[in-house]
Amino acid sequence: MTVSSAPGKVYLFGEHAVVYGEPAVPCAIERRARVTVESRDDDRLRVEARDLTLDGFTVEYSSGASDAPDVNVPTPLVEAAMGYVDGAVEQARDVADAPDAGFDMVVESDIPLGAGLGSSAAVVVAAIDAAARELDCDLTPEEVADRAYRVEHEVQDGQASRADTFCSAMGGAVRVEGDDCARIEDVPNLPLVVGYDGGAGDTGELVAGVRALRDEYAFAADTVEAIGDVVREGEDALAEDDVSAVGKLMNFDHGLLSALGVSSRSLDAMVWAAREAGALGAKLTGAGGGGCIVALDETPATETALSYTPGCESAFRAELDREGVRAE
Ligand SMILES: Nc1ncnc2c1ncn2[C@@H]1O[C@H](COP(=O)(O)OP(=O)(O)O)[C@@H](O)[C@H]1O
Ligand SMILES: C[C@@](O)(CCOP(=O)(O)O)CC(=O)O
Ligand SMILES: [Mg+2]
Repeated sequence: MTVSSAPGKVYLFGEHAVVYGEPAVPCAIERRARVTVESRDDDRLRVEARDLTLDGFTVEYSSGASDAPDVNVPTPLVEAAMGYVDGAVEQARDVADAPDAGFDMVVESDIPLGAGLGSSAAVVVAAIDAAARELDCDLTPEEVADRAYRVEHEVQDGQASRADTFCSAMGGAVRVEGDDCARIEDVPNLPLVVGYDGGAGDTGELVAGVRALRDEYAFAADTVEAIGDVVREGEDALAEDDVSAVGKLMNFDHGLLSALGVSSRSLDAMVWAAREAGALGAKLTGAGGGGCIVALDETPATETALSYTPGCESAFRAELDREGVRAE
């Protein structure tokens, strides 16, 4: 039996624009997905996804068979999850040159699904690492990141950046621009606060929406480029330990993301609650549409304000996780 875990992340800057080659800076946070893998005697795959739940049911499915999931969970949710886990298993079979390897897998996660904290990347990264190790292949975090990117790219219909998967595999704060991926050492201490509206956004659909706007209007393409400019300024602010400039630039980034149509009423409400509470900056994180915002505040004021904000289901402090994928 082999167990691996990998962290989720927040974006300080640059989501969406990173899909078109602009830079982005995600930061891994101390919330993890854990995948347990055990080899089977046959070539089948049985997956228990304990967090893919409605009303506390556990979903189990087998791939390659016509078995329907055993509870009434929306089919697209199960299909997407199967896409990620099947993709991860294919990568491990490829690494080990074992096309007929079968597995029993259990997926557990502290990362809310579809909320912009990178649950998909964390699951894929942990699953590839665990399944490859179960087949006696040790991959470097960089190799896991590359293979996980291929899976996300496929599940997101050919529209994905390397940002989430690289960040989850490596841990810490990272910078991604096209195929260039690097860790950022010496990031200042960032007082991250997350607000979660209890909802989710469909990453594939939101990315497709931005692409359509960008194709239709030159000013939408300019907006994507402007996000790139914000990120470059943000990197300078990080290098200078200027946390209040980082916050100001996060605010600007949120405005541009909102112009691209990926915010929502509850995300905006949480962003404004954080700003009014004195946060240095606040923005949505990830694909948007619903899910999480990230704010910077070293005082408890933002967390308290969010907990009283209608539309905010929970608020918590998030610590930077310097460790990426790891064996458990
Ligand atoms: N614990 C989990 N078990 C199974 N699948 C998961 C789990 N967490 C995430 N996923 C998969 O990832 C999808 C969410 O990914 P995505 O839309 O990219 O949002 P995010 O990465 O921001 O959480 C889920 O719909 C599901 O397919
Ligand atoms: C919108 C995007 O930039 C980030 C998506 O993040 P998440 O899956 O919502 O956590 C897409 C991508 O980079 O592949
Ligand atoms: Mg994702």
